[in-house]
Amino acid sequence: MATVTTPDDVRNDPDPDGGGPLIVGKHTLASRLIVGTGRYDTMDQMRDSLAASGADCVTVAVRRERLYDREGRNILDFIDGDRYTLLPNTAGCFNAADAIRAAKLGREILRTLGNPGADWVKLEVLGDSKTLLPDPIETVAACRELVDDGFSVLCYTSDCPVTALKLKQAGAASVMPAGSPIGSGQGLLNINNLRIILEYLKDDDPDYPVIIDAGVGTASDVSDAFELGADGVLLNTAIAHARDPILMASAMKHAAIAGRQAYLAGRIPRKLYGTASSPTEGVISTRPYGSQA
Ligand SMILES: CC(=O)[C@@H](O)[C@H](O)COP(=O)(O)O
Repeated sequence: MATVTTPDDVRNDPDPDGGGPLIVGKHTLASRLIVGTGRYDTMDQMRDSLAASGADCVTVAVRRERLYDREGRNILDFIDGDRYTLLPNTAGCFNAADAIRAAKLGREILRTLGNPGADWVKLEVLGDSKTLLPDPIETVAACRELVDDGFSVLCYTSDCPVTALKLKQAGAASVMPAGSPIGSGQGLLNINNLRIILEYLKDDDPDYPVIIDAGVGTASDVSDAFELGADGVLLNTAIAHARDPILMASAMKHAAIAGRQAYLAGRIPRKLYGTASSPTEGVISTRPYGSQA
């Protein structure tokens, strides 16, 4: 599949992908979807779902992930290192010190695997175990320290524009506002805040990558995120807990392509009144009930 940036790309490729690569720091990802590896019933199901999603970057929780299943199989045996770039994440950390430790551990694991992505991390510092909303103060502190240590930090945050801006200023390679709480499947709860984040972070820096992370419930949430102007979407639960994860993974892939292409194509403005979509010139019409003389 070719990448799409112009109408000619679409004309020349009947099965195009979604709007050019996603570039985050030194990393270039062909797919704009990043998918998680947790919460699957089996590792085989996870492997097949990752493949169906079309993602070429997958994130693994350094701290929480059971590295071995009941049969003693390692999760990394189910993630093809030639096909996927691994993005370690600090899920399950509730303060900056734990998150920094997890990030460094992730870096060591990647180095051991000879992975070129050894310097990057998805930073997640939670502030509340019920909502799983991030702690903005600890997140900014951890982001600063990891950036100083040479990490390329993809930073999970809430949909607060002020925090998003502070994280960009702290050196985050990408800011990743939540659509809604992790695992909630509520989709994009505060479209206005997400719009403001996109404006604040991208207006004088259009290539700065903003990735919507968490809360996706179904495919239309992914399209919505891209149609708003997000550069990427990270999701996990909506695929892993779907009745048919592999089919949902495929739906997510197509939703990402559709949303990104619609964003690039430019939607029509919403209007209060109707406009005939068939030509009216030369048509003999009777005035419908209620119309003005
Ligand atoms: C995998 C991961 O990093 C999650 O913490 C992430 O935020 C995804 O959230 P959902 O499970 O709601 O898609």
